Amino acid sequence: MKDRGNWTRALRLLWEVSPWHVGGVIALATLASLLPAATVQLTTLAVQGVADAVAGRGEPTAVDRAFTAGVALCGLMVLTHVLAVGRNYLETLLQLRMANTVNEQIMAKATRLRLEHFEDASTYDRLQRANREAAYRPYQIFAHLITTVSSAVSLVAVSAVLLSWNVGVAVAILLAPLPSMVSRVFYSRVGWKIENERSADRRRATYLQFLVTNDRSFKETHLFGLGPLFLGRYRDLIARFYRVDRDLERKQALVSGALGLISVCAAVGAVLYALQVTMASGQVGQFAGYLSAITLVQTTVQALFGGLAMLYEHNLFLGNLFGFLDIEEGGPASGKRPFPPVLSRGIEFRDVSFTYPGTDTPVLSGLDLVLPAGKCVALVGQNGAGKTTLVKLLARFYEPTGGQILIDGVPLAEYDLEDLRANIGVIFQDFVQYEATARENIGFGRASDLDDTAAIRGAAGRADALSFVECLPKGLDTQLGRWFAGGSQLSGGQWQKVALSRAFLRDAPIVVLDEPTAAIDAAAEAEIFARMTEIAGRATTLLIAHRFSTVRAADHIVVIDHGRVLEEGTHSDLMAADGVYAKLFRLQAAGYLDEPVTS
Ligand SMILES: Nc1ncnc2c1ncn2[C@@H]1O[C@H](COP(=O)(O)OP(=O)(O)OP(=O)(O)O)[C@@H](O)[C@H]1O
Repeated sequence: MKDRGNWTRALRLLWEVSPWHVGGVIALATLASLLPAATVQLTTLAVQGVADAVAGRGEPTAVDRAFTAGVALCGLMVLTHVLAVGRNYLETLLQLRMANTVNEQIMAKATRLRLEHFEDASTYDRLQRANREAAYRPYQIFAHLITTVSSAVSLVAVSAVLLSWNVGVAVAILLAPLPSMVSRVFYSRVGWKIENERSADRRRATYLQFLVTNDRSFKETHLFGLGPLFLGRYRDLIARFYRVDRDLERKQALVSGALGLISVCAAVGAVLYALQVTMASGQVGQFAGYLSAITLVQTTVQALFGGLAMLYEHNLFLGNLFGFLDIEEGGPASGKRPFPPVLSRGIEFRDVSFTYPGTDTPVLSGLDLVLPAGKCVALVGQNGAGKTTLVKLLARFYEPTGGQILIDGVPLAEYDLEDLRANIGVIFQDFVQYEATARENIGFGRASDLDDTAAIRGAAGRADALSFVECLPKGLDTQLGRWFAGGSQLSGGQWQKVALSRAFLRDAPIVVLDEPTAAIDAAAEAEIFARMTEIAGRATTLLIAHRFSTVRAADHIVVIDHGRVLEEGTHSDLMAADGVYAKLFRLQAAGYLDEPVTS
C-alpha cells in the first residue's frame, strides 16, 4: 500500500509542477499511440493494391488504392515525426522543471531538519539515496507510465487486427514476453536492495573524492602522502560496486535473455503461420499486414511489459526520495513570548542534565550555572567537558533531558524559537568560512543588513577585521576563499576575525563565543578582549576558551568538569582558592614564563 503511494505522489507532484506540460505530453502520446494500428491497415491496403496492380487483374482502381494508401502512409510518417519532436520538447522541459523542484524540495527539507539529524549517520544515508534519485526518478515514472499506457493502447488496437485474423497467434505473441518481465521485476528489487545497502559505502567513496579535491584537506593529504592511500581505498570501493553490479547484470542478462527467447520463438512461429496461410489464400497484402502486425505487437507488448517492470523499479527507488522528504521534523515547540532586547536578570541553567540521543553517557548532570545579565562569563574545562553542549542547549538545538534553562526567569521554551535564535550572536569553534564576499561573510550575521555597509564596517571594526578587509582588492566586496574566481584567501586568524564580526553584527542581547580567538594573534586578542565590554555592549556574554589570557578578562569564570560546575568566581577568587583553575592557569603561564610548575 505504502509503495503504491510513491508513484501516485510522484505523479501528483509532476502535475503540480506543470499541468500544461503534463497535459501536452499525454495528448501527444495518446495521438501517437493510435498511429501503429493505422499503419498496419494502410500497409495492408498499399501492398494489396500494388499486388493487384502488378498482377493486372483488371481492377482499374488498384493503382489508385495503392497510391492513396501510400500517400496516407507517408502522411502518417510525417505525423509520427512531428508528434515525437513535440513530445520530446515538452518532456525535456517537464523533466528539467521536475528535477529542479525535487532538488529544491530536498534542500528545503534539509533546512528544516534538526541538528540531531545531522549528527546521525542514517540521515546522511537517506540524503545520499534521495539525491541519487532526485534528478530523474520522479519524471521517469511519468515517462514510463505514458509509454506503458500508450503501448497498451497501441496494443489493443493492433492486436485487435491480429485477433481478427487468428486468436491463437495473437495470444501467443501477447503472453510470450511475460516471463521475461517477471524476471526484470525480480532483478529490479535485487538491484534496489543492493543500492540501499551500499549507501554508506557510496558516501564513503564521495568523501574520499572530496578529501583529494578541495583546498582544505590539500596540505594534509599531500604532506602526509595520503593521496595514494585515499585513491586506493576509493578504487577498492568502486571496484567492489562494479563487481556486484556486473554479477547482477550477468544474471539478469542470462535469465531475462533466455526468457526473452520465448517471445522471439512466438514471433517466428507467427511469421511461419502467416506464410502458410497467405500462400494458401494468395493474399499478398494480408501477408504484409501480418508481418507488420506481428512486429508491432511484439515490440509494443515488450515496451508494455518493460514499462511495467520499470514502473515497479522507479516506485521502489522513489521510496528513497520520499523517505528523506518524510523524515519527521518535529523541532522543539516554539513559545509565543517575544525575546527581550536586553536581559535584565540573565541566563540560568538550573539542575540541567543532558544525554545525547542514541547514547547512554550523560554529558551534563545536574549542572547549575548563572550568567548574570550584561556580564561576560568564561567557561573553562577540559576537552569533552560539555561546554559546547551547553551552547547547543541554549540555542535549543537539543532539549535538556533534565532540569531547566531560564532567561530572565522565564523557561527557554516559552520564548518564540525564531526570536530566541535571532537574539543569540554566536561564533562556534567550527565556524563556517563562506566562499562568498567579505560583506556576505559578515552580513550573514544579520542577512537583512547585507547592504548596510556602515553596520558591517562597524562589526568588522569591533572584531579587528576592518583593517585587512579594507586592504582586499575590492574591499568588502572581495570574494573570499579560493573556490570561486577572483577569490582572496585569508589566514586562519583573519577568517576567525571575520566570523567574530559576523557574531558582533547581530548586536544581540546574548553573545556566545566558543573558542573565538584560538587562531588570533596575541596582540589582537588582547585588544579585542580589552574592548569586550564596548564590543558586546550590554550583552550577556558566554565565552568558552582554553587560553587563560582570554579567560582572565571575564567578569566571572566557571570551571566545569564531567558536566558539573567544579569552581566559579573571578580570576582572583579562583587563584586565591588555589584549585583546578589556579593549577591550570599556572601550568599555562609556566609555558610562557619558563618557571617550574608547582601543583
Ligand atoms: N552529537 C553528539 N552525539 C553524541 N555525543 C556527543 C555529540 N556531541 C558531543 N558529544 C559528546 O559530548 C561530550 C561533550 O562534548 P562538547 O563538545 O560539549 O565538549 P567541549 O567541552 O565543548 O569540548 P572541547 O573543549 O573539546 O570543545 C563529549 O564527550 C562528546 O564526545
